[in-house]
Amino acid sequence: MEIKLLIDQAIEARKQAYTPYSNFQVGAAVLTKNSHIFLGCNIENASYGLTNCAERTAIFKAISEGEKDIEAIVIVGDTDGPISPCGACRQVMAEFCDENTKVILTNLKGDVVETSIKQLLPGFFSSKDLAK
Ligand SMILES: O=c1ccn([C@H]2C[C@H](O)[C@@H](CO)O2)c(=O)[nH]1
Ligand SMILES: [Zn+2]
Repeated sequence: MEIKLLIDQAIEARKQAYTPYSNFQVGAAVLTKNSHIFLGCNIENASYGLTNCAERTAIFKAISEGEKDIEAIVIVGDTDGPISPCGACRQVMAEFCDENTKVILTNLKGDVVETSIKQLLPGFFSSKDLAK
């Protein structure tokens, strides 16, 4: 699977964003190890805090279809540099991304960085911390 194609899909998914409050549209595409793609957009709410970010939408779609192994995730917004996911999304990514998961941050200008959950959220809380 070409990352370029995954980016194109995230850009397409961004068009579905529901953003009457911020007018800031974000798209995301998750590629699972089974080669399935799940798309997401941000979905806002009049009660602002209930907003769901694009990357969480895409991840939750994948998980709810039984696809927990994520090969790559692309996030795209109309930002100056590659988009930077919020803290809540970083923690959700930490739950389902491993050190090999490609996290690709990009924008409409074509700036692309490939990073990892470890870089985005060092020392994240995980299920390991729950074990006695
Ligand atoms: O990585 C990001 C950053 C922001 N947003 C959304 C949340 C909100 O709807 C809007 C402005 O913060 O952008 C995302 O979906 N993903
Ligand atoms: Zn977020």
